[in-house]
Amino acid sequence: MAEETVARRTNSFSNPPNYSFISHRLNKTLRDSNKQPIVLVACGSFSPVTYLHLRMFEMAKDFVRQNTDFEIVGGYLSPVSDMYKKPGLLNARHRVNMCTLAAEQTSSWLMIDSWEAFQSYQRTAVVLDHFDYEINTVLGGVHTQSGEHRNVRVMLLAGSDLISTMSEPGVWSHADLDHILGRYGTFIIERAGSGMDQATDSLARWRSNIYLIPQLIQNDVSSTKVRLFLRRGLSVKYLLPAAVVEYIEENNLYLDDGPGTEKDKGKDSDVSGGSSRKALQS
Ligand SMILES: Nc1ncnc2c1ncn2[C@@H]1O[C@H](COP(=O)(O)OP(=O)(O)OP(=O)(O)O)[C@@H](O)[C@H]1O
Ligand SMILES: NC(=O)c1ccc[n+]([C@@H]2O[C@H](COP(=O)(O)O)[C@@H](O)[C@H]2O)c1
Repeated sequence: MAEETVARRTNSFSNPPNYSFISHRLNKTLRDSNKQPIVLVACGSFSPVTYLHLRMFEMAKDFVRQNTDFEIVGGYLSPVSDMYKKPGLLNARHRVNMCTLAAEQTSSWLMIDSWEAFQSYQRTAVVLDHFDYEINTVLGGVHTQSGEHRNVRVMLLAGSDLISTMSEPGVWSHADLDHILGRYGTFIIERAGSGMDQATDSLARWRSNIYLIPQLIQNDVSSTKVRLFLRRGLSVKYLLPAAVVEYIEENNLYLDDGPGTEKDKGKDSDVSGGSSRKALQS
């Protein structure tokens, strides 16, 4: 294990005030003892969360069952900190609330972790370490039906647009990539407009830990487009869970063009990418 990795993993994690790790839907008993338990973690803005974000988990679940020797024991959305300063990023409290409504009302296995949302910006490598710590060190991993202990492998779930940024200079440090893709691994969901081959070409050295999942039903819903619709007074029903649509209406969210919105950055028609991605290296 690299020196930096050891240093990071033995560091204690500072938690936001009143934080506790949610694990009520984590499956603590492995159904098949021959399988390796994994937890899926999707990091993102979720401003707002859409059906496509939730759908990523279902696609990964089907893929895992059909193509791998893994068993998914849990899935988490981890909304990014307000300090990420991405255009259109609503404050973390609303984003966490919307994700929680979406998970509770549409899924039986997804959970929201607010650790990164309610504090300073945390790099994805550190976020995955936090999950590893909470699930394996604090909770003690999972057990087989005969009571044998198993460590859970944390894996990143992401769209191909996010993985493409891993080849862009200045966005991810090599050490972080090695940590995320070498130690943990990732499932990549194909996203319209962002090729999978192109996304992974320069990540070939970690190929064995990268699982590509094709998009069989083309659908390019993005949070950016949802925000644009809301600003123009258009319906977003059936693009997001009903409870999230209601929450947005009740709280009058995404109505104005405040500072830092897409309009200011000429991003109204863009489906991906954020100016905040640069300079996130360790
Ligand atoms: N339509 C989609 N297909 C595949 N992956 C997606 C899709 N929408 C979002 N994702 C993935 O979900 C994760 C979280 O994304 P994020 O919250 O930044 O959503 P977004 O819709 O891209 O947001 P924005 O439009 O604000 O940039 C990322 O890994 C992203 O690649
Ligand atoms: N170096 C890094 O750790 C790094 C770089 C770019 C994006 N990310 C993460 O990817 C997620 C999605 O980012 P975007 O919304 O910019 O696609 C966020 O959670 C962000 O923290 C991490």
